[in-house]
Amino acid sequence: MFFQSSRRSVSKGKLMEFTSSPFFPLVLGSIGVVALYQLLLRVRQKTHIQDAVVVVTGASSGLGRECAKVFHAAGARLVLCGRDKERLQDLVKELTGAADSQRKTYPPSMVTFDLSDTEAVASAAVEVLQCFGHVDILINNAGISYRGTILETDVQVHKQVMDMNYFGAVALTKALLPSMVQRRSGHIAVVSSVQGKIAIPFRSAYAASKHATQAFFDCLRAEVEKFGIEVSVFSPGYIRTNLSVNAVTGNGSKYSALDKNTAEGRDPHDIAMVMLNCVSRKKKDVLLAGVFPTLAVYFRTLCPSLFFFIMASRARKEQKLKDS
Ligand SMILES: NC(=O)C1=CN([C@@H]2O[C@H](COP(=O)(O)OP(=O)(O)OC[C@H]3O[C@@H](n4cnc5c(N)ncnc54)[C@H](OP(=O)(O)O)[C@@H]3O)[C@@H](O)[C@H]2O)C=CC1
Ligand SMILES: CCCCCCCCCCCCCCCC(=O)OCC(=O)COP(=O)(O)O
Repeated sequence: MFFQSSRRSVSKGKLMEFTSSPFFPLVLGSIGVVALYQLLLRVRQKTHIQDAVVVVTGASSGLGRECAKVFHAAGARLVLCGRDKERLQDLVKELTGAADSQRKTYPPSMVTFDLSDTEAVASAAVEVLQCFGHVDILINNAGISYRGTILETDVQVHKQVMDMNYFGAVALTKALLPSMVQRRSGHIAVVSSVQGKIAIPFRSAYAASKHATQAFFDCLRAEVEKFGIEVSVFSPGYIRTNLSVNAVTGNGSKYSALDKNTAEGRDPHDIAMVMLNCVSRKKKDVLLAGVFPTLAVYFRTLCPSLFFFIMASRARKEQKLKDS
């Protein structure tokens, strides 16, 4: 007791001695300068969305539609892309009608094209650039999913999913990249999936296209850093959209059902808000998933045999359910 209180009074005394020494204001001042510098760095590093030209693919529905809404509300000059002109026009009307008095917002432009047609992408990119003269942020969001066994899936279906999810994003990115390089600025974001990091049974075409996407954009990030161009890969878990309804099956037909996991997924608006925040903070790789998918991503690297065991038992269970 005596020792404890005497030790406390000694350290209190030392503290008093230090705070009254001539070094104290110097130390305090240095901490303040460092904190201010960090704050300034953060503010400077933040991309300002206000007035930025933002291209969103797959803007007609789901996550793309929500991205369009949140980036519009943040003051972006939008170029909305999709295949369905009417749905894009409806969105333009909705956004233009929702003018925000707090912030300057712009009526969006739109360009319609099929992302899985490489030639169409090249000419669409010219149109995209003509909208506002340049592109600050490209959000490669459009995608389709797939359900089927590898045994029963046509190679054409694998190509179709790859053409859309991988080559579509690659072609548009490559078509817009030279103008970003010329301007020494730009940000390219892509919506991958948890399935860009782990492969789950009966999703081969989709998981392969998202793994390829992750790899391409990781390479791109390293290659374009010297031009001041940022690259963000987003890997969400289930989101409440029509992705499973629009999924393609092994014989090329539409799956046309809303899966339970997707129906119970996260609100696309919340994911779009996180994306807005991460793009403005220039985050490079963002996993947006719950505990189990996140654990699965780590197990795949740290304990692959456990991961393979879990996936094999998942495949057995799913097959049994289908057969019964
Ligand atoms: N929902 C989920 O659980 C998850 C989704 N993702 C990813 O999020 C992204 C958005 O999907 P989500 O919003 O969920 O699904 P949706 O089906 O709602 O949206 C997909 C969008 O892609 C567009 N699209 C599809 N095919 C083409 C094409 N050939 N050319 C041009 N555009 C096309 C569609 O536009 P239109 O048909 O009008 O042309 C639509 O706007 C996808 O990349 C998906 O892989 C990732 C993880 C989870
Ligand atoms: C001891 C604890 C073990 C924990 C291991 C957890 C293993 C759980 C596996 C979870 C797999 C989740 C896969 C998630 C897939 C996902 O979120 O995909 C997102 C999509 O892109 C959805 O597209 P889809 O067309 O497949 O609906």
